Amino acid sequence: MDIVIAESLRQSARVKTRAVDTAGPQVAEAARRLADCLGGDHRAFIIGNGGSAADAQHFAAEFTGKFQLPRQPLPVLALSTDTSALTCIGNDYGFEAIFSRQVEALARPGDVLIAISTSGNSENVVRAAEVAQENGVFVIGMTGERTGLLDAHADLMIKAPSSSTARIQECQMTMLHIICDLTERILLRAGSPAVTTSGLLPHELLEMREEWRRQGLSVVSTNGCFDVIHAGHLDSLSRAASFGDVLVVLINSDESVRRAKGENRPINPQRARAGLLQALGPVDHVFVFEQDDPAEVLAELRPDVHCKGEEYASGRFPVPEKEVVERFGGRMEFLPRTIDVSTTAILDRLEVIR
Ligand SMILES: O=C(CO)[C@@H](O)[C@H](O)[C@H](O)[C@H](O)COP(=O)(O)O
Ligand SMILES: [Zn+2]
Repeated sequence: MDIVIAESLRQSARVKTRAVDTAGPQVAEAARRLADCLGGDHRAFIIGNGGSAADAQHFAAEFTGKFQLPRQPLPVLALSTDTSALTCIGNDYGFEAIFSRQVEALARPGDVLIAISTSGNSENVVRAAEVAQENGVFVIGMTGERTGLLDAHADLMIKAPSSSTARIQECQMTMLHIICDLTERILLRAGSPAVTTSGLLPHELLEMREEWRRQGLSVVSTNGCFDVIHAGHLDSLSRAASFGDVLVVLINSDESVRRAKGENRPINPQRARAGLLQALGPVDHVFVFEQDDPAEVLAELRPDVHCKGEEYASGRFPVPEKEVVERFGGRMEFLPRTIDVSTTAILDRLEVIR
């Protein structure tokens, strides 16, 4: 018995590890497609038989209900849950039609259908995929490693690298969770930047802060103008991100940059600066603040770690953030400048070239 347990657990882990290479890019693409669909006011549907029917309803509930982050409910529907529709369609049109007829009734161009089948050959799933494609719905097929009928009717295939139904299902549920996670991140990023003119953190960011705390995720923050973004910024943001789980970047509003650096700065307006930062890999959220320094915002965000450049470590420049961060139990980290580049140097050089 012990052997069965150990071997099953090992196999399950092995399939998931192999899936990093065989299915990773497709999982990422699925999340992008789903985010486009849900962010663009379309709907997603998910289908499967047996264990996959359970996975389908599990997945849908992550969207109508909640996965990890607080956000508005999103329209994802499992078509394997309505006993009246399933028995009526099954009884009157045949079991092969239980999903396709619902797709015909509910799906519209621009929607997404996720079709799960470990064999890739279940006729009701394949038929639904076919009808979906005919109706302008993007079909994501999820199967095992074998080629099946579903392959020909999906726009994107995600294959769990196994031929054992149980192992495929276990891997598929993990991939479905990852798709939830990535889709949520993409959508929340698209909804940001949380540009506000008040000194208060936007309601959603505060809610997120609460949620991160509940989940035991540590929050790192850093601040600056980020006027002309360069390699040095990316390097220090990556370092900052490595101190915790979520990186929030607080940037000076255009007004506060002007007050600090003069009338001809910033070069780039706050929306552009926030948008660029938001697109960088290490950055999770961007918040624009109006005050001369971010102390007031930090008193609300209460990060576990707040990062500044190493030039602030010596005490030569005031660091109003330190007192407030430490007051709420956080700590300061000073980041070394490993890349010799600065916005001022870039601007000087541009001036010379011109
Ligand atoms: O959960 C399991 C087996 O682990 C079963 O319920 C399994 O899902 C059923 O046999 C399904 O009918 C299999 O269909 P499919 O994955 O090949 O489309
Ligand atoms: Zn099962």
